[in-house]
Amino acid sequence: MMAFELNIDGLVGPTHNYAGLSFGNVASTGNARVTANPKLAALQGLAKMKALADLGYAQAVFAPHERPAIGALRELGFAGSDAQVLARAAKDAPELLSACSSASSMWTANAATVSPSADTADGRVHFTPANLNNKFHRSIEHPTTRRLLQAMFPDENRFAIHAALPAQMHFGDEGAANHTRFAAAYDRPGVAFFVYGGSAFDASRPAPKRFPARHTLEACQAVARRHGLRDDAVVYAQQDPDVIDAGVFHNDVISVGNLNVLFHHQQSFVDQPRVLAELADKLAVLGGEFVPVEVPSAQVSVGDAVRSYLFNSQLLALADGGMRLVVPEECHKTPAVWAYLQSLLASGGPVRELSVFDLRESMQNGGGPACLRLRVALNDAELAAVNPAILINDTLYARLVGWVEKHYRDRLGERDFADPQLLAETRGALDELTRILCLGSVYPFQLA
Ligand SMILES: NCCC[C@H](NC(=O)CCC(=O)O)C(=O)O
Repeated sequence: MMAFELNIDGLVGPTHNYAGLSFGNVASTGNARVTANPKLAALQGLAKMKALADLGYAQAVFAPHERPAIGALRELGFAGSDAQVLARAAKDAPELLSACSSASSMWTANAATVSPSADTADGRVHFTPANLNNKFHRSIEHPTTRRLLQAMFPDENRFAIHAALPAQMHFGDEGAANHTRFAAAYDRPGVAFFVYGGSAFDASRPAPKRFPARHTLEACQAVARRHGLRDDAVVYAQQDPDVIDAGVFHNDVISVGNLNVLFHHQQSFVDQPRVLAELADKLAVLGGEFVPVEVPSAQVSVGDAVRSYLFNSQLLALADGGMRLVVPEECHKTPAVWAYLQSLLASGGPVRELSVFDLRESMQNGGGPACLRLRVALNDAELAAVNPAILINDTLYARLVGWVEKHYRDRLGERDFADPQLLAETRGALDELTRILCLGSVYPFQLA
């Protein structure tokens, strides 16, 4: 049997914009009201998908959500025709219209937490869509995310798609951005590594002072229970609260893992040596040798890590057993980080190849290469059961580029959200996309 890591990248939606919605994410708040280019954003994301597919990686695409979210605006009391809902929200609460227009579903590392079949009690691949409870604009994603996952992984004998956890701060869940899995091979039993920002019930734990801890220990434990993970193959770690206060709003801004390797900063976790030792011990029981690659603060400061998004990289397996690191162009522009990367490649360690992508449109909202993808480890029978229309190949790439060129604007700002024409354009585009990707009816406007 063969095993794969399928990367599912979020296709940037037609309303991509900079609204400064994410307190604690310094790129988001720092770029509030900058004019966005949705067309360029979508093409930058597609170029990464195509390049990684061309390198031989299993690559798929996650459809964007319907925005502006008219249903969410109606729940908040705006009434009338769709055009009236938009006009009333624009006049009375433009911040709510912005929140309901965000294309934030592009960051699919926050779409769900995924446990491969080798780790779960019932032998199915389990998905829990993240409730993204900490930010209103993201908290409205999970119902559509769930329908999309069901359309992409339709075989219930192989795939279990749960509902999101209770939408409540005690169970704040940001999905796979705070989760990594270590294993000797993708289809071998592995160690699930859950990273949380704080505990909802245990006040004795440290907490950030400035920015919110979005993800709770209790959410991690609930996901582990639902997915049927074994206690002796799970490790929980708390993010260092000081780095949350420095702008590390998700763990994937300070560490990334793949197979048996954890690439991470010296200041990632509370009680870091204990966390690393527990990972090594639990992986050893499963026949794996844990390889931590720690970046010292003296070489790369937390500030440079946040600026460059060095750790929001993708760590991908190479055929020879080494790893490729996929980093954003901002790493090239940050001298200490670029110098570090040269020394990393020369070190004889697991990272042997480097790929650099221009993802500036997403980066300006705090979303790098790793934020843009959801990883699903699959054996060959499971890969064969995935909806084949979502898999990136030359034909689908060309079709999606043509679709973006046809439907997307190249300038978008806050004043555009009230335009009923934008709503009509995005619905028309998404209706066509569901046919290209064979998704059936997944959007509220299709289900009404
Ligand atoms: N994993 C990366 C997520 C980035 C995302 N940014 C945003 O939603 C910014 C949207 C805006 O400000 O327009 C977030 O913070 O959850």
